[in-house]
Amino acid sequence: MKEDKKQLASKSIKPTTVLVTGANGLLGRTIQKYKDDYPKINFLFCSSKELDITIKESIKKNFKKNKPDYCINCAAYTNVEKAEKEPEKAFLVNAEGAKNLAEVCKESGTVLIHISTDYVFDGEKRTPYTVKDIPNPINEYGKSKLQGEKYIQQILERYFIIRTSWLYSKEFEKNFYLTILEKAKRGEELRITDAQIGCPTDTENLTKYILELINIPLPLEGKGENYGIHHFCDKKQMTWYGFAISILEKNKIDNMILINDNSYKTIAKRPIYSVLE
Ligand SMILES: NC(=O)C1=CN([C@@H]2O[C@H](COP(=O)(O)OP(=O)(O)OC[C@H]3O[C@@H](n4cnc5c(N)ncnc54)[C@H](OP(=O)(O)O)[C@@H]3O)[C@@H](O)[C@H]2O)C=CC1
Ligand SMILES: Cc1cn([C@H]2C[C@H](O)[C@@H](COP(=O)(O)OP(=O)(O)O[C@H]3O[C@@H](C)C(=O)[C@@H](O)[C@H]3O)O2)c(=O)[nH]c1=O
Repeated sequence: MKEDKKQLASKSIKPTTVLVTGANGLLGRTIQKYKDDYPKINFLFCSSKELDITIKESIKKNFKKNKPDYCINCAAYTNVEKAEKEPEKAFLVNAEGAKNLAEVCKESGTVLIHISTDYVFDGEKRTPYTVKDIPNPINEYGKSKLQGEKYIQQILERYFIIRTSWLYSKEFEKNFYLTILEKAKRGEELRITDAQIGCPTDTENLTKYILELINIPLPLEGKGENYGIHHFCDKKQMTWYGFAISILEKNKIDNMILINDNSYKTIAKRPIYSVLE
């Protein structure tokens, strides 16, 4: 039987405190769903209203009160299209926000688990990107995420930067999986691009990966073997068009018009190939 938090307290074992920023986003809500599977973790979920990562003083105040052992940063500016029009807003959250968190984590001895993206790469390779490949983002979202990574690497020793790709959830909006199902429900014709290859990743799998990382005992000082950049994505590589086909198949929807169409209007350039090793 799993020990609950009260039992742990009675044995005076301190539960691990994990603060989650951006907790009402796609990944944040998935982590909330799994919180009861980790009774040794005391989760603190903070929405953007409760903790704005662009305001360093409020992070400091929060960390002083809650003393988190880990911070999982799910807060981000993720609208790839809008980032082209308002890059300063993307940089404020994805770069300066990450920097603020890293600085406060350093002061409070908190391990930062930061989520980054396949869009830090330019997509010119044709074999999976490794953690040693040099990023070269081709859109503002990717550039702002890369700047966030760089700040964290400059400031911290005890951090995980987990790059992932094409996140989706069957439960929580907003994401490609549910957008396709919504369009199908409305009987809309689907015109989907096959101009990109990547790995759709279920937020449930990423959640388990992150929470298992926390369960591994970590060295208290210096750079443990595990710290640094990690790549995590689901195994199957495909195009968005291929992903749409598999979503319709899984949901037994066979009366839809699905057209392979690369003319879907986008402002942002996207990497043609962004499979992560
Ligand atoms: N979605 C994807 O396909 C992929 C995402 N990632 C990365 O994974 C992480 C999680 O992404 P995902 O869950 O999809 O993103 P979402 O856009 O679903 O969630 C991001 C959350 O961050 C919050 N947020 C925005 N600005 C701030 C701020 N200044 N302070 C605090 N919170 C803020 C948002 O709140 P509000 O809505 O109130 O603004 C929102 O709840 C991000 O780092 C993203 O870059 C990586 C690869 C793929
Ligand atoms: C809805 C739709 C999208 N598309 C195209 C646009 C785009 O190239 C692709 C997927 O659409 P999205 O808007 O989900 O794509 P996008 O915003 O590029 O998704 C990215 O988000 C950021 C946050 C990441 O970090 C990346 O890993 C990646 O998941 O499919 C169509 O061709 N037809 C459609 O009907």
